Amino acid sequence: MSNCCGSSACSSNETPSLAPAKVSPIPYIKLFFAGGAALLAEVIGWILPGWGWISLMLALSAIALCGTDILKRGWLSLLKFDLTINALMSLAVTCALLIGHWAEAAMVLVLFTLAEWIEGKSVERARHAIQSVLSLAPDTARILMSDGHWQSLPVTQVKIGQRVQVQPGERIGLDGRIVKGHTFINQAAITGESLAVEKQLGDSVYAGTLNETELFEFQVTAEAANTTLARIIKRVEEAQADKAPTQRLVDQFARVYTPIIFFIALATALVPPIFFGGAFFDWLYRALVLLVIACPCALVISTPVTIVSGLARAARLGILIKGGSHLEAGSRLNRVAFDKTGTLTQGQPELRSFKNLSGMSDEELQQLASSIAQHSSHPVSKTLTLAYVGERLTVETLIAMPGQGLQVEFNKHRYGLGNDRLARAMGVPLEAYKADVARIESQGESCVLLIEDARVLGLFGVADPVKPNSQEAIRDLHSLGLRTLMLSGDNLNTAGAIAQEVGITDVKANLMPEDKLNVIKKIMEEGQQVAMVGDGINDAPALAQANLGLAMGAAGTDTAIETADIALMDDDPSKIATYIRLSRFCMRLLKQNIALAIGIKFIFILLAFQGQASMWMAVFADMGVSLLVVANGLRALKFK
Ligand SMILES: Nc1ncnc2c1ncn2[C@@H]1O[C@H](COP(=O)(O)OP(=O)(O)OP(=O)(O)O)[C@@H](O)[C@H]1O
Ligand SMILES: [Zn+2]
Repeated sequence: MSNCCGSSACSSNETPSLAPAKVSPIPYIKLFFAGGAALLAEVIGWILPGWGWISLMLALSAIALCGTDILKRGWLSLLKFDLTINALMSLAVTCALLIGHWAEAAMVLVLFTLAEWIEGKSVERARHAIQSVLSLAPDTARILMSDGHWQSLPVTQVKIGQRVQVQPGERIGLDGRIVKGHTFINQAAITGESLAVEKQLGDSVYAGTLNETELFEFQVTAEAANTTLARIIKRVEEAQADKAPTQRLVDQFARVYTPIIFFIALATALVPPIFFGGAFFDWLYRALVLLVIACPCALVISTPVTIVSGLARAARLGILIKGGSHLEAGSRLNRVAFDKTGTLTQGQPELRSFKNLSGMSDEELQQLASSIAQHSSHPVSKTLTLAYVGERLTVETLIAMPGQGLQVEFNKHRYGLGNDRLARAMGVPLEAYKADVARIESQGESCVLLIEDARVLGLFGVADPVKPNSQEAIRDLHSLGLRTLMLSGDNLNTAGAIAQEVGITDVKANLMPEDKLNVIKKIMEEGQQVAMVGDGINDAPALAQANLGLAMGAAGTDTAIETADIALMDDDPSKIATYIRLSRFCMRLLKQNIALAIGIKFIFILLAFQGQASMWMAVFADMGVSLLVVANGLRALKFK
């Protein structure tokens, strides 16, 4: 048993581990007969008072059927004075037997066992919600063999570089890049977005996604154990180990709660009879009821079920949360800072204008820019690389200057490709180009300078269109009561124009990566809870510094998955508001659960104290509350 009141959970008063652990099927038949025997024992006790021995026999057989395990474990713990739930239960049941409450003792054990099984099953269900994501990827794939025919092979045997064929309507078994054909793919398994995406030659496809329209072939880029889908599952499973602050609080509470109840029960049994002439058996019974109520399982089980359900739901929505604490963090945020390029904009700038200030031909100039740019993965560089289609030059000793651009040395010259800060760093007098730069920027374009030694060879105007969902994303965040701001390495003109387009009023531009970090730091020093949203390019320090780091493009880059607390599997910024609503929803469930668990227990403790609660009622209350909080926690799986 791995559930709450079983050995692994309440014995240490720790949150049950939700890592793989097998819960065997519920032994219905045993429980049914044991329950029947216990009930019959009670009935006989009522209507045939003289036949007490039959009652006793029935009760004992019920206990033998389902309670020996708990009694054994309980007494072993008691002897070590380890106040586990099993220990308290065993003590209560044994004492009840000794003072003649046979039927009740049996019933307590039967119900307790049943509750344990049901709880175990529920936790398993939440865990299963995560595992079921992985089962989306098929076990086999059709592979091109060396003799030219196609053969179905288990995906685990497929190597990187092999060629796979996918039929329309078929799920894709591995990650790869399309080498033949063109199709529409439903990527809901990875991104949560079920609108089919068009895929062409060279585009990436992911294991677990669904090929909707055409036959195509792809080349494998990751082995089965290392696909994007497999990495998501691994992350979410690891995330369970990281506890949300509320969860830790609950664990601490449970740790002191059980011993306290134990001593209250002890005092209840002893103090009134010894000092106030109370009836011993009467007070002993009340003490036993208290012991049964002492079970903190509802409280202990309620948090992990909610958190795991929330993590699983988020994964299904394409939001990869790397820990329970990051699920909780969203509910406390009041600021969200955005990087611009690749986050609010598409990250694929267009080359809009070009000015040749050198003596070379336009062709030569573009070739030079492309040859330098090809070594960087910065969106601006990518665009300039692709803007030239011919043969590129070989450049050596390249230095990347984050937030500025690139510097290279070759042919005995020093070249630079980047913004005005780079030009200044290279000692280029900018006075002569001021008008040109200003003209480009006034069109909402970022100006990239191609520099040779101390002069400018050319100016490139690039502009990056806004993502279709950016405006909606900002509006949603505002309606949730959060304040937004933009932190950009770009010039104020361009950054301001984009900010205005998406609805952000607070813009900080011309920032170096460490400036972004400092802005975040300052906001945090003001006592704000701030999230940084970025793509990992030139904003990694800020992502790491913020209360919460959210990365874009998780489906593409590993660095984003590594640095951030949360990764959005598609690059859709409107998922941020979804995440915050999910976080708030889960926290609301958690608070309801804690209030329910503690509130109902508290009422029963008072009733028991006044002698108005029976052991039956106590066990029913314990089981009832447990089921209630578990059902409530599982609602996170249904979040929309
Ligand atoms: N590798 C590069 N190649 C060409 N230009 C670059 C490169 N890196 C930086 N730059 C120039 O420096 C500017 C600032 O870069 P940085 O990456 O800090 O911000 P950004 O990409 O413009 O916007 P944001 O910070 O909002 O994402 C860019 O606009 C670009 O002009
Ligand atoms: Zn319990």
